[in-house]
Amino acid sequence: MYKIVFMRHGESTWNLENRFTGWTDVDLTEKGIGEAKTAGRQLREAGFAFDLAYTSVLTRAIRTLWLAMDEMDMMWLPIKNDWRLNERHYGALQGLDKGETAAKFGDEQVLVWRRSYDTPPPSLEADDPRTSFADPRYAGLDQGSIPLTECLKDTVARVMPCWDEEIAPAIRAGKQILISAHGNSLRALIKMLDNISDDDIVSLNIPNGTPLVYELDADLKPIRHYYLGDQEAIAAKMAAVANQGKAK
Ligand SMILES: O=C(O)[C@@H](CO)OP(=O)(O)O
Repeated sequence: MYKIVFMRHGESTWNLENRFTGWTDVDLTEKGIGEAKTAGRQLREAGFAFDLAYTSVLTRAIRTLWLAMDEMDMMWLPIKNDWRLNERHYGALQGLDKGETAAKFGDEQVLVWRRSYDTPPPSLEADDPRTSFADPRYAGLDQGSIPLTECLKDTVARVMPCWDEEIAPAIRAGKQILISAHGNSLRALIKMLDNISDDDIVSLNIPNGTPLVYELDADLKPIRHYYLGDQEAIAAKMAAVANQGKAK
């Protein structure tokens, strides 16, 4: 049996302000820093050891990983940063307040933009200052790979090659892996791993800064999964994430 641990970053400044974030590179809040440290402590106390970590190229996931590694006394852990683990790109919604957007367009429409499998949010224009074309961290990519918006299906299409080419072979080679990523890049991975239907994926919400352990069989099919920590508090965190897209 193999094990892998997924972790969504701790609370970010735009989680706190309830703004659509996507590829915007915001940092953690004090609470987010605390969540990342707690996650590391929980992993250490549960006896987890790792050989390798993967994260995105976005600060909130990278810092969450660093803080958790520090708590585990594993700052030496090799890290692979991969843009394909980035958050789902939120298009023209990036920067907007989620509650205000729901008040303007309706809770239903915002739920479709946030959680549907194949309806992307409105796209950024190519000349919008919010595009990532000039960002040096994407300098090695051709312009066609840098999104202007993404639905979850688009995110699956870039996350799965990272899983198939990088992460799955490392698991099969016996590496113990920790992945620090984002709410929707993790939803993309989990949808494929657990074979969740397009309809059921709408109700999957990932809490911040909470280790999610997956046990996998020899074919890397999930046997079971569980979050570390207080299960009631985790359920409350998941409900709070779901409610972020509702008009107040
Ligand atoms: O804003 C975002 O990029 C994501 C994650 O914080 O939000 P949501 O949960 O609304 O998809």
